[in-house]
Amino acid sequence: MRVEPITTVPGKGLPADADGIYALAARSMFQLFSSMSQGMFLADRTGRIVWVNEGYERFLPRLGVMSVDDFLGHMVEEVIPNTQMRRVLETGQPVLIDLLTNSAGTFVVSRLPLRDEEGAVIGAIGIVLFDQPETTLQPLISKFALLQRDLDEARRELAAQRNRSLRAAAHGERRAKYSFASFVGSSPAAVEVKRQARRAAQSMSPVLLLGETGTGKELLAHAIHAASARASGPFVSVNIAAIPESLLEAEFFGVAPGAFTGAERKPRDGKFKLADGGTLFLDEIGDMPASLQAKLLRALQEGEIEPLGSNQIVHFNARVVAATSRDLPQMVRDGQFREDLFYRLHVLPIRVPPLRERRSDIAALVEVLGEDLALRNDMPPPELGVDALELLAAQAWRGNIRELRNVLEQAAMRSDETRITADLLAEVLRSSGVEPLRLPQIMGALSRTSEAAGTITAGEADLLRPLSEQIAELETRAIRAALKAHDGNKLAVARALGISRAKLYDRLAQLNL
Ligand SMILES: Nc1ncnc2c1ncn2[C@@H]1O[C@H](COP(=O)(O)OP(=O)(O)OP(=O)(O)O)[C@@H](O)[C@H]1O
Repeated sequence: MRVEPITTVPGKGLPADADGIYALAARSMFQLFSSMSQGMFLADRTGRIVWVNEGYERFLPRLGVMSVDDFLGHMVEEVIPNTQMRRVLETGQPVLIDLLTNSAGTFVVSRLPLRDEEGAVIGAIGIVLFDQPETTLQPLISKFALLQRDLDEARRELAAQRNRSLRAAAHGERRAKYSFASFVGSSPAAVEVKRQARRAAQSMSPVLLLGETGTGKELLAHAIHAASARASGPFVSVNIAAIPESLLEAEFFGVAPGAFTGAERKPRDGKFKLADGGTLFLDEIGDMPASLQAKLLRALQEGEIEPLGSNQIVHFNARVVAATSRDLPQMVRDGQFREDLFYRLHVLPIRVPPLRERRSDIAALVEVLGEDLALRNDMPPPELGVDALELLAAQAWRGNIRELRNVLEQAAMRSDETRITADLLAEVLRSSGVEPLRLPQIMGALSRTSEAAGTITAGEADLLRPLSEQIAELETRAIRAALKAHDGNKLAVARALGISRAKLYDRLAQLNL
């Protein structure tokens, strides 16, 4: 497509007629987008790609497409994984700004429908506004997350004030505390977990959040509720590990009036009933005692419960989100967790990645956690230099974000200055019982002895991750390099890597290349 340069008659200024102004504005905007954006393409009404600009061409190899000719004429979803272009063509609604993640990376994109004179959708234009937003937009994303959280908090407070006089706190305490904007992170792993959680929010099926302690499972449970159709209903949370087994049944199912006498068995609603119309968050589901697993299964299957001391069935309508840091499939194999209950909960499983799989989020997390710390303690936010951030990035973070928050908080409390040094962080880590993993270049002369005494390098620290993950990374790198070296010729790639073509195709599909 050629775009005619804008011509105005010198001295005449803007065209006088509305059509002329409209055409001028449309052309100016197109030229602006074409020159300022990272790339643009056009799809026709059927979703077939019909045009691509020069800027976009550099993404083609990352999408596994070797030339413009291999890109043009294809349906958009065949060549751009995860694209939402089809929705724009079907609904005619523009998506002014969105994050797209696929094998080529993460991008900030815009999708606009194109209409004919009668207003019918005849195509759509896709614009890559920013490439690698995790680096280019990081300060903006962190700031936005913080502002969003403050806004959420202010809204909640306002709503709570309004409700207080009407409903003595009952519902107010049971609202979601976090939204997806509270989940800080723009690494591919963080973007992917938010994408899955957002999709889960649209469904009514049970969600199972799996991940190590402190990875943000509870935060995501709140966000799923807040983004679901039940957001105006209650969010009720039960931490199964924190309640004695003898009290759990009453806690879950409630106690019927007149069932018992005695102070500790007063009639009351159970959590299932309290969550009616909303979401019930079952935290630490792996700690559910075997004696109650069958009752929980029945409640989930039938949507009904029997309060303690009653022979009445009570219906409830709560969406269940469960979470655990334990290895549930192994517990099923060991006979500690019922298989039927596992499958009932495992409808929409979401693996929440540990911090060490998304180290690129650490700087943004430090910024947000630091601002939060500052607000709570009425002090300036701590400042961390590159060496301090590198030290944090090298840690194994067994307690994940909760541990990161604690370390930051302790360091801020111990320091007389706003600036937190790498040495102070190392001291805090050590006093928490963690031998800090250090990058040799930031240690200076002082630390030479401790390096010799077994401190490990950044490269070595990076190897302290699940082997399967590292092997998958290596495979991806090897296949990408071979594809590049052999111009995408699969036979040559398979030969170079010493694998069969079938295995190569299998790997390409698995690795989403
Ligand atoms: N992505 C994130 N962005 C900002 N804060 C986070 C993020 N993930 C977790 N946090 C914060 O870290 C702390 C721990 O998170 P959360 O309680 O949700 O983890 P969890 O996985 O449920 O842990 P556990 O399994 O121990 O209950 C909380 O203070 C939470 O607000």
